[in-house]
Amino acid sequence: MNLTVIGTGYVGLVSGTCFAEMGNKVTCIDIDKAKIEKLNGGIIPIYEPGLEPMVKRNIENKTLFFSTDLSSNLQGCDVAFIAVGTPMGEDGSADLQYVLQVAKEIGQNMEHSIIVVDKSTVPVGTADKVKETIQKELDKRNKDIEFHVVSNPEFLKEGDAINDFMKPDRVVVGSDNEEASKKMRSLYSPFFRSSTDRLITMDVRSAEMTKYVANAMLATKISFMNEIANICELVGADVNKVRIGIGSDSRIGYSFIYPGSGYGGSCFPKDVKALKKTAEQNGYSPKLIGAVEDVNNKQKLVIAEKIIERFGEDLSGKTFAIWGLSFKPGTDDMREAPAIYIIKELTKRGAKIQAYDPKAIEEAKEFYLKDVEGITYVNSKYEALHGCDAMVLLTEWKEFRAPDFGELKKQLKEPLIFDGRNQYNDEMLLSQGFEYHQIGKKRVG
Ligand SMILES: NC(=O)c1ccc[n+]([C@@H]2O[C@H](COP(=O)([O-])OP(=O)(O)OC[C@H]3O[C@@H](n4cnc5c(N)ncnc54)[C@H](O)[C@@H]3O)[C@@H](O)[C@H]2O)c1
Ligand SMILES: O=c1ccn([C@@H]2O[C@H](COP(=O)(O)OP(=O)(O)O[C@H]3O[C@H](CO)[C@@H](O)[C@H](O)[C@H]3O)[C@@H](O)[C@H]2O)c(=O)[nH]1
Repeated sequence: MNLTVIGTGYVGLVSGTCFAEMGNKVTCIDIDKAKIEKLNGGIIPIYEPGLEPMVKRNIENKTLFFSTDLSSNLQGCDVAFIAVGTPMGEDGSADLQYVLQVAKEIGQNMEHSIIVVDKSTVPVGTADKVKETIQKELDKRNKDIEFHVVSNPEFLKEGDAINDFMKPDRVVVGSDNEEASKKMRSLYSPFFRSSTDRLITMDVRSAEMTKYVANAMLATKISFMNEIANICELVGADVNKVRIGIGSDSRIGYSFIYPGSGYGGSCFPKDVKALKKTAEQNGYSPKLIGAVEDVNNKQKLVIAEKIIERFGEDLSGKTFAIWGLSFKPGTDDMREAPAIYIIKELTKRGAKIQAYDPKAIEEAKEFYLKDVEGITYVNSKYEALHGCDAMVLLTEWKEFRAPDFGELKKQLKEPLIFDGRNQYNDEMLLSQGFEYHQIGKKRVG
């Protein structure tokens, strides 16, 4: 098929590339000229494992193209995906300005029947708005063209996006038109070689809702476990053992019950908020969803609170080595990363920071921590430790999992670790003379 993907961010670029890999001819469109120039030169603007070779291969095979010109690329296209951002609006609801702008441009340029797919995460009712916006533009031009708007939310996660897209647990298609559903099924069928029942079709509103509910459910598991971690610590239990104890029940499962410094990223924080807003706009006051958010906001600062409890409110003269800045391993994405909140909390009390992250330093330096004074960025995890009062682990990158603890002792002023992701064995650290603070268990040492 001929596909146009509008919005070449994490979702647009990964989806477009994976569709091209399956033999479709895909053009990815973006308004960001610099991004498109980079991509045309084979430079990938984001870090996502496995993406670069796949993009390059498909550029060479002439299955993948990048352009800023939506108008000409819409001609001859079978399916147009809207994959632009839907950031948090001022009132907490999803900001639909980019989605509706794209809908307008589609209406202004559509010359033949196409399927328009909402791939961005959008609140219930957005497909209707997209349809109205396109129709209005067609009416202005006196064009009588049949088109269908389909909801096809994306469930990929950063850091494992290619795998998620190429081997999805499920693909949700919300459509009220049989032909459009069939076309979507044939587009996705190469991704399900063995079982076609992983393509789930439903009405448009249920599909839009499914995306928010999936994210809210996962966020709920995390906040629940973070709350349990805080209780464990008070009563002298070990949340790491409790986690294994409950996860072994197949009705509960092991995934998304890791306590830590709270959830971040470009999705959970904004999607939980937007779902809450949708409920409120419809006259329902959601207690649980609001609590998920409140628990997370508090959890982001738990590690900072432990540091303050240990060193006092005034942190001037103290320097902390931060291991990990991105909101999770495997990505350079800093959106809503707990590290932002923790570093701001420490530096506002006078602390200095020596920070290392394998991929996210540029993002932190140029955008998310740009205005924060007192941060030195370094090129290795051991360099970050030099002369510091403690090491603070905030993202569980693989390279932090089994460090040389002798080197930590040598570089730090005292052997002291604050671990926001529970990566280490406390008995081993205790035997090596460390004082070790983690989430959901009393300190050792
Ligand atoms: N990032 C994820 O892991 C993920 C996963 C699933 C769903 N989503 C959802 O997918 C959507 C996109 O997320 P993202 O992380 O890829 O966003 P992003 O910010 O990385 O990318 C969005 C892109 O859209 C471009 N854009 C904006 N307006 C445009 C226009 N009028 N024409 C063409 N391009 C335009 C921007 O320049 C940007 O490059 C959001 O709704 C998000 O919630 C994201
Ligand atoms: O047990 C866990 C699992 C995750 N997290 C945190 O939760 C956040 C989100 O992690 P993850 O879900 O792996 O990353 P995202 O890339 O944000 O992906 C989520 O958001 C995407 C955008 O909507 C969805 O498509 C994905 O299905 C959904 O997992 C991160 O800060 C993690 O550190 C925990 O604290 N504990």
